[in-house]
Amino acid sequence: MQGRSVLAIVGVGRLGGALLSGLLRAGRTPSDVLAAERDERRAAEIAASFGVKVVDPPAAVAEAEVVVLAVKPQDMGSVLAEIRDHVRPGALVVSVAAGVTSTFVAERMPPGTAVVRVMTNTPLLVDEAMSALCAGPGAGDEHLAAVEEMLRPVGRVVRVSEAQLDAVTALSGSGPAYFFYLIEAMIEGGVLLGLPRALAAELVVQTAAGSARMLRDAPGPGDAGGVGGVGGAGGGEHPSLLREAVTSPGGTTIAALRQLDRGGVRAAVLDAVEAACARSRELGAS
Ligand SMILES: NC(=O)C1=CN([C@@H]2O[C@H](COP(=O)(O)OP(=O)(O)OC[C@H]3O[C@@H](n4cnc5c(N)ncnc54)[C@H](OP(=O)(O)O)[C@@H]3O)[C@@H](O)[C@H]2O)C=CC1
Ligand SMILES: O=C(O)[C@@H]1CCC=N1
Repeated sequence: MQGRSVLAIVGVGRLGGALLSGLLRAGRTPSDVLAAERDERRAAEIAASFGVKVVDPPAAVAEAEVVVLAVKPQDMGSVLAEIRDHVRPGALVVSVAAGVTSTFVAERMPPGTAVVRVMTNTPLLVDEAMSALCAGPGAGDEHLAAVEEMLRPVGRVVRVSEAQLDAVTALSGSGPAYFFYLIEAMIEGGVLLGLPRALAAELVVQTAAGSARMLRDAPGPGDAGGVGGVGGAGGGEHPSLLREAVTSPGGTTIAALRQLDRGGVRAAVLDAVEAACARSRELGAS
């Protein structure tokens, strides 16, 4: 969006707070942001840490050209009812809620309101989010472009169809939690082997960071062009090839991987993302 544009964020919890911090880092002026947060302690923290005004949802949306809805899916119906009569004509409403369809939002907004649905993730906090977005009722290319412009400074952005968003939620929306879970388990493994916890954590976290960079950015072994990846951004190497390069014949890695296969880890991951996708659909249906 060009020029001064007021942004309202309704629900400044974990996700809304991460988004707010990223947008301010990207240069948005605090006086151009209005936050609405019903948790009083949290509201005071937001005002103190970010210097933005915290008001109630109707007051926030009444002044905003762009409204981001970051409340829990279960709260979306009541929040939409609360703001309906206060949203400015021509406002763009962006929902980041899991499962909630753009039609659900649009039906509860004044006719003609443009709705864009987004699924992003908490790496917003380090400007490394993965955001996916689609146009809902009333939204055109200019609205998608405006939301892309808002999110690009805080990570990557792709356009998807709304039919894909529950799967996207299961992969990249919830995905950081899967990695954190695996990292926790590996640190416990180090402790089991007798390493001090802090050392185990340092070894595992740096290994995760290095591996993620190889997947996304680095040319793989024997692939100076870096074109063999699956990251969709021109860099990186295919995960199977990277794993093979670590797996020496008769070595340590293959001994570990056999145990992961015995434990059914691959099937558990498939079941996990399927369960997350199903839950996203359920949240949308309720
Ligand atoms: N956390 C994540 O990693 C991701 C979350 N999302 C989506 O983002 C949304 C928010 O999730 P998350 O940040 O984790 O949840 P949180 O519960 O941390 O944040 C939501 C905040 O909104 C507040 N709130 C609820 N109703 C109102 C209202 N009427 N007016 C003002 N504030 C209100 C809540 O207050 P109270 O605590 O009192 O309920 C809470 O502080 C969800 O829809 C989720 O699906 C999307 C991608 C990733
Ligand atoms: O767990 C959840 O429902 C939210 C949506 C994606 C990540 N966190």
